[in-house]
Amino acid sequence: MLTLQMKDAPLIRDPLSRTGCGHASRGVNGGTPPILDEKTRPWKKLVNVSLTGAAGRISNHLLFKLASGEVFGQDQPLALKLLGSESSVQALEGVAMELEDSLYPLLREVSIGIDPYVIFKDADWALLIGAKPRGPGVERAAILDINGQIFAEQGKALNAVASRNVKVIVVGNPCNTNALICLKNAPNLPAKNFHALTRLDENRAKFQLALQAGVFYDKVSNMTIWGNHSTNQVPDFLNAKINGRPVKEVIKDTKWLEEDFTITVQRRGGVLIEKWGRSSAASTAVSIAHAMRSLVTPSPEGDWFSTGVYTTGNPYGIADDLVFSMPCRSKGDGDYELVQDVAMDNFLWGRIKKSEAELIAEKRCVAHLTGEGNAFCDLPADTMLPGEM
Ligand SMILES: NC(=O)C1=CN([C@@H]2O[C@H](COP(=O)(O)OP(=O)(O)OC[C@H]3O[C@@H](n4cnc5c(N)ncnc54)[C@H](OP(=O)(O)O)[C@@H]3O)[C@@H](O)[C@H]2O)C=CC1
Ligand SMILES: O=C([O-])CC(=O)C(=O)O
Repeated sequence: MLTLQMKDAPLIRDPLSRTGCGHASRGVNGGTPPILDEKTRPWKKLVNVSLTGAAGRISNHLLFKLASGEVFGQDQPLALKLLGSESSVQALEGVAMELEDSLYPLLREVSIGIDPYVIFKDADWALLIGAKPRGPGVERAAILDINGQIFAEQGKALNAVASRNVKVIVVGNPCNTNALICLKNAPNLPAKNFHALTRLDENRAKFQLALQAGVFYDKVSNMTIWGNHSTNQVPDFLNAKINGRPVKEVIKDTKWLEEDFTITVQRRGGVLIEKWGRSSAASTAVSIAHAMRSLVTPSPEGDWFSTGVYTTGNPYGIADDLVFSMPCRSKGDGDYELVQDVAMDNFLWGRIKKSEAELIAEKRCVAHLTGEGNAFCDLPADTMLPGEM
């Protein structure tokens, strides 16, 4: 639906206030709503984007991309609603100040808070980025539990207050299982609308193939990441294309594809941490923008993108009731369909089954958070987040 709004309507901010529910919002203009004048023109209806971990490093890149119109386009005004915690609320105010000082014409509202029931209210998009990193000596089962509790709580809040068609992208690790926990705690929202971010892995895979083939990376298409965002993820070189030709016709070195390429993509996050001392933030933000854009613009003819989605009756034979990265296409309406006709061989299927087994094991660890009884944790020894190797 189109509504009339003034292009140069001011950013709406209420005077700095804190309510009993832990919401803080900053303000100029005394909370005065934008006033239409004669120079009104059609603008799209305001989109509400809620982010968690908004004081974190990924958000610090992503927020400015969103506000600039890079994701939704130059005719789409938006409100940014930032969730933090008691300890990050000052940092959040700093983030809000920087957004305001950037004078983005599309940015109509910035609110900050520590209560997901306030920050997720009417959210059209929920970008769940905040999660505790796994520190030294912390068992993977423990991090699944600690972060799982956050995502269970946030799922409940989304269920209660978000738009009934909210699109949820889970970034905080372990993102596939966190997304599963979140959707299980949001039974009134379509499970199909929940995603786990594997677009960074897709981008990393495209770059490696382009480098090896000596082409620019826009020549690499049909790149699927299957499965879990972990070191058992499966970058699919069987179906990917370079200049429209199967990768295996362009890169004839099967050993490189099966070993070097696959391992490089699986471990890219960890190598980056070793080099830089911190995990990918800018490229992750870029990949979140790509993931969102792939849902709000029609997929190019013949191509697809990867995203972790809820498995229910998929055409590949992957177990139901997981969040598993698969090839998808979109008409640009925020929704997606699975790509039906992909090739499978023994190598690819074997790797997919391993990633599936890992996700099934993760699911058993969080049964207490998905309403499926008592948790039982028997994770495979080689289960790692990309950043943990
Ligand atoms: N799926 C993927 O491809 C990828 C996923 N990730 C995951 O994304 C998640 C977030 O990563 P990233 O943004 O780098 O993490 P950060 O460590 O920068 O932020 C995480 C949290 O730390 C707190 N925080 C950050 N900055 C401040 C501050 N200045 N003051 C107070 N608190 C602060 C915030 O929590 P709070 O406000 O609640 O206190 C924030 O949510 C991690 O789980 C990471 O593993 C990372 C890369 C790729
Ligand atoms: O483990 C992490 O936090 C980093 C990560 O996911 C990645 O770089 O892919």
